[in-house]
Amino acid sequence: MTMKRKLDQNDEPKPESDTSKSKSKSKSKPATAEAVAATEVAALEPASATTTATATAPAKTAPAPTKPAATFAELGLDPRLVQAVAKQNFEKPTLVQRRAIPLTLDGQDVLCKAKTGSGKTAAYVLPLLSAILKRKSTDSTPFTAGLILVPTRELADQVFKAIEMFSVFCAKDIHIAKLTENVSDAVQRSLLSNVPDIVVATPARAWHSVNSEALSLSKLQHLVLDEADLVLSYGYNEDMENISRSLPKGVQTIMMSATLSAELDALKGILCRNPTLLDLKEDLGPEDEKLTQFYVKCGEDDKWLISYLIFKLQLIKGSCLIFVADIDRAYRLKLFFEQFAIRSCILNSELPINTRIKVVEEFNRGLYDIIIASDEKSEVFNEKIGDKEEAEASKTRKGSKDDEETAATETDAPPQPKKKRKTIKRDEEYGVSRGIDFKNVAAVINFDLPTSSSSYVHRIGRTARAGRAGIALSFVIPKELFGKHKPTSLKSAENDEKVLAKIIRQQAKVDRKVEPYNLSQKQMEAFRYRMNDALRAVTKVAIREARTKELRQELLKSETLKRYFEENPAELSHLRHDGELGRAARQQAHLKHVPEYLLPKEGKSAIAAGSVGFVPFKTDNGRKKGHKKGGKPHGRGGFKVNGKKRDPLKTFRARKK
Ligand SMILES: Nc1ncnc2c1ncn2[C@@H]1O[C@H](COP(=O)(O)OP(=O)(O)OP(=O)(O)O)[C@@H](O)[C@H]1O
Repeated sequence: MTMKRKLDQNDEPKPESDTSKSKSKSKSKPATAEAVAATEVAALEPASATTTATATAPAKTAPAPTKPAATFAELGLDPRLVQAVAKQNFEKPTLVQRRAIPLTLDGQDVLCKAKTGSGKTAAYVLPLLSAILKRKSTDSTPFTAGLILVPTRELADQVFKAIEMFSVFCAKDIHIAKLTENVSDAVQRSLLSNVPDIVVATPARAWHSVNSEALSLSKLQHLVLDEADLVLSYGYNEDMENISRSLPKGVQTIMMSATLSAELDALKGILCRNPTLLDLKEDLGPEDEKLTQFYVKCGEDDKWLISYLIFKLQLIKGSCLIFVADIDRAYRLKLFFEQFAIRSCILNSELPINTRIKVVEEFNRGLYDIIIASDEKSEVFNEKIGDKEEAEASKTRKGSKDDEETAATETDAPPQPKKKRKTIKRDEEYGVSRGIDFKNVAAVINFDLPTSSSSYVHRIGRTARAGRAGIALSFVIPKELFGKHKPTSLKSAENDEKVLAKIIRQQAKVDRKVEPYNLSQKQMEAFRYRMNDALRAVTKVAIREARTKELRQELLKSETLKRYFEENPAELSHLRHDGELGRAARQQAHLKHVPEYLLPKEGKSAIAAGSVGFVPFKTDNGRKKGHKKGGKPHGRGGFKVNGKKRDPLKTFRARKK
């Protein structure tokens, strides 16, 4: 078994790592060859990469490629995979793919850190498939050779689909199973009885199957942890320890992450690995930066006013992802938007998994322009939680784990005292903001600022993916305005300015700017009474009703009537996710259009003052860029700070209804 032999050779015993104290850094070659190749790569990343081996073991530095592969064919992948990649219109491998694929094909353990949206999924899926295909060409014994562990069900679904996509020309040779469905043990057992080559699961599901002997890891060759730094923070420690004990010697371990954290060291300890660290740093020049970041300092109610203007006057065009702090706020914003006939859909952990996956799929197909995603447990994100908060953290974990029916009852769920967790983070949002490949997101709006700069990084990573352009706009409540508008006040906003300062510092480290965005207060004032009217109509009762109604509707659609609706798609149309939440809030017809007299004579530019405008993500004939099959990625549109490009806001014409 060639692959196995190869892996064994590379699996020399390694002492536990101590990355924090002693890291022997060896700069991977050079800059020149790599940089030249990098600039040739389709704008996905001009970058420099360092490859570091953790130090207590003999330095395991990946040799920098003398001539970095510029095409997928040159990476040494199975030709059927190269064909599949071409079918996806992936012209050239991204930096992480160029660097991680050869190491993985070589059988090395890799811990890879690369920015969000840089193509990490293909960077591990392709070599994994290639290795399995190679082995199967000489040895057809069926066994599970690859186990991919991810922290959320959404991610499992996404990775599963990516594998299907990449194995489209070798589907008969590759069998995959995903272990996250709400199906009975019996069904899962029968799924596994076909001996899939690759299993995609959350650690809890994987361990459950191993423990019940439905899944055998006895011949496993490759273990992948995607969003590796999250695995422990979701409370999967015990599952990981159990899985680790079931692994045969010589398993290749690949860990992927967008950020490095202490959890990764803990994970390395659990798995007893000392992988080669591939730390791909971005080295962006102004021309390469595709993400433009703004913040708006404003009062609590002004957030609502500005958001109304942004969408009603189409200051931002294209698909938007709006992050809010909690589920109630998501419904409040949706109902508020409905007052103005602005359609949006909701994504939160309360909705059934099928619904969540469907919402992302439909958003990616361009069916919706606005998703409001709730970030339910971010207030202590990235901080260690003390004993007092342990019970609360358990709830988070319970809500996050895949083996729950839905997270609908998570906040009411009793704490789970059974498992000890040292450093659990409340990061429920990561079901949404981590790893999920929202396509063509023109803008991420932090309606409520996250409470940590890392959370910010992951949220904004949903836009400007794979070389496309995008905007991040964050609302920040200045300390002196905090608590001044009780109905819209949010506790976590008290620290907005501190968080913003951290964000600005962190972004500066990677040569990115977060700039103030100025809006004309005077011009906005004309719209304030409409905003107040709409806010008044969205009462707490209306929010509760809307929330219950949607949940009931989605549960109905998702479970009981799934098959029925598949057979009767027409009947499903009226239940679309972005449908109005009925009459929960008082409807005010006059708010649904913008009367001519309210608009500034000078057009939108008078509201969004200065030379800064938003990217027009639609072409002049109104068709969205980037949704066209095989179409070119978004350009930078008309956007330029202090630049000469046409300001899209100046061409504004109010849409009459
Ligand atoms: N070589 C490539 N050429 C063009 N597009 C690519 C390439 N590789 C990946 N992509 C696309 O880039 C997007 C981001 O890829 P992926 O989801 O793997 O990123 P990621 O690094 O895992 O992000 P995150 O850290 O957010 O999980 C996907 O839509 C994917 O199809």
